[in-house]
Amino acid sequence: MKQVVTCQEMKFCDSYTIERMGVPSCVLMERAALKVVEELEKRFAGEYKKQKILCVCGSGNNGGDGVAIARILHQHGCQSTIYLAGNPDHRTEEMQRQCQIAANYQVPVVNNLHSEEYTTIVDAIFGVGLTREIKGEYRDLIAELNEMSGWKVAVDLPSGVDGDTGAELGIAFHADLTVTFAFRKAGLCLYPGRKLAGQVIVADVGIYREDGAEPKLFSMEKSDLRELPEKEADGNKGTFGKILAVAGSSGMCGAAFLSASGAFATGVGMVKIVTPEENRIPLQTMLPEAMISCTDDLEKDFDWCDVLVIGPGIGMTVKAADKVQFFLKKAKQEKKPVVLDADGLNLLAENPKWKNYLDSHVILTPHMGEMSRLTGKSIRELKSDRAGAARALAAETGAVCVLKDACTVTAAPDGRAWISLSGNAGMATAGSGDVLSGVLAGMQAMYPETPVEEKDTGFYAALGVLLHGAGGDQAAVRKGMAGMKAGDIACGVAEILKEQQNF
Ligand SMILES: NC(=O)C1=CN([C@@H]2O[C@H](COP(=O)(O)OP(=O)(O)OC[C@H]3O[C@@H](n4cnc5c(N)ncnc54)[C@H](O)[C@@H]3O)[C@@H](O)[C@H]2O)[C@@H](O)CC1
Ligand SMILES: Nc1ncnc2c1ncn2[C@@H]1O[C@H](COP(=O)(O)OP(=O)(O)O)[C@@H](O)[C@H]1O
Ligand SMILES: [K+]
Repeated sequence: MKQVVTCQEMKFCDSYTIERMGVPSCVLMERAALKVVEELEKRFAGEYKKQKILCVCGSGNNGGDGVAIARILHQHGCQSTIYLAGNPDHRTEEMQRQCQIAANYQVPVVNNLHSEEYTTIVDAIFGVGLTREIKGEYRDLIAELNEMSGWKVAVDLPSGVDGDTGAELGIAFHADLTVTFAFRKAGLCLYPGRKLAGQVIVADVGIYREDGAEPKLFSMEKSDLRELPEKEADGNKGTFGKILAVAGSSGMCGAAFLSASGAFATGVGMVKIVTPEENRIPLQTMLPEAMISCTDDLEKDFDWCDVLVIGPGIGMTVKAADKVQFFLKKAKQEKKPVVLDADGLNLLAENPKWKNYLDSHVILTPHMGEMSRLTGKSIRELKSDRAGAARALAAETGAVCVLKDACTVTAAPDGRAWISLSGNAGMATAGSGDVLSGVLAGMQAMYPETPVEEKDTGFYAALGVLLHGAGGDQAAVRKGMAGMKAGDIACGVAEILKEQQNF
């Protein structure tokens, strides 16, 4: 799990290191430039003289990095050239200093992008200082760079990507590689910024977070699944958790099957599905390991379970609504974790008073459409700031919010949020959300809350999202992104856990 920062936090960390710790700004800039050069030279494989590198530099400190990169490459024997964008009068002190040093070393400066063919283009126009939409000459410049051939490398952020939200501010540089400094910026984790950045390398340049402020935003990648404890050798099916999946309706038993499969894949002891009678035979045929309950004795079912999944495929009938309300109310009274998904969320949107049943033990798992119904905000608005939207719903309801999308953000009511870096477009297939609901319930059942270490409902929900994405990546390897189906994600989850636990 790694800290992710906003642009403002990054600027604070920069100035803290410079002003409070006394590390001169030019030292940090030199280290940043050296790190980019190091990454570039890995690709050059010793053949420096063949490289023709264009460093396109803005007037801020991102431009200063670019000029320093050009100068170091020049000193290493590469043919590096500087293109200076923007008004010279607006150059920062550091940028002016870098221009002077580059001039002393006679690094060539061009004012025509097409005077040569370049093997590499380095974008150092804007970094964390980008504050508004890109227009005019800068827009034309970035459009031209995107048209040019050559390997594209962005310094800190691809110019045009909003470092906080990942949004494209008018236009953005399309990078193959982004070398970002000290911490991954949120905009490099969220789409479209994540796609525009290409491969991301986080380089240590000597800027750390030493102000004592609690980090609030994290990225999670597959290696973080090491946090999952192994199954206890002396456990039994009772100790590994009992999941109640309130799922499926007439003609919709697949959602119940997939949710239960997701739960089983995590290693839980038992799963019982509460569903209409007509689903009994197909479910028992497809998944004989699950118990099926078709009675109206909801009280008994509730008492039996440790964790609930409510919603996959239950429909929007009055009967479904009564069931959802019953289970939500009981779960709140008895503090049992709940994953509220799909029609459970649509019913919540229709019955806003049910928000009283929500607390930090409830995980809401809306996709963008469900989120729009829950919040009244347009999908466009939600997509413009996914982390902000997830955090706002978590803060408003007191529940954990898993806002599903190509890049899923999990937010806890206390403001912590986790961005999952696993998953792939093959997961955009019917039923993959149902599998997620089961995986999330499984995580709550398998791993007890330890709030002291902040391993609570929100943390395990985020780990569940990561696991589901890793399972999807595994499915894509096995079946291909086009051929994989939701059930393959559940199998992928089981395989990932096998790999992680080294059985
Ligand atoms: N000493 C430091 O503080 C360090 C800074 N570093 C680099 O410095 C960068 C941040 O530098 P700055 O804060 O100077 O900011 P930037 O260099 O990212 O850009 C700021 C400049 O762009 C202008 N600008 C912003 N949005 C614009 C738009 N849409 N159209 C036209 N102009 C626009 C601003 O008015 C300002 O002049 C980092 O991303 C990183 O690359 C690194 O060298 C590490 C150390
Ligand atoms: N392009 C993508 N990259 C990664 N994950 C994706 C992508 N598209 C969808 N997903 C994931 O697949 C799941 C889809 O869930 P959902 O929309 O509820 O589907 P369904 O209702 O069909 O089950 C979510 O977990 C989402 O994050
Ligand atoms: K840049």
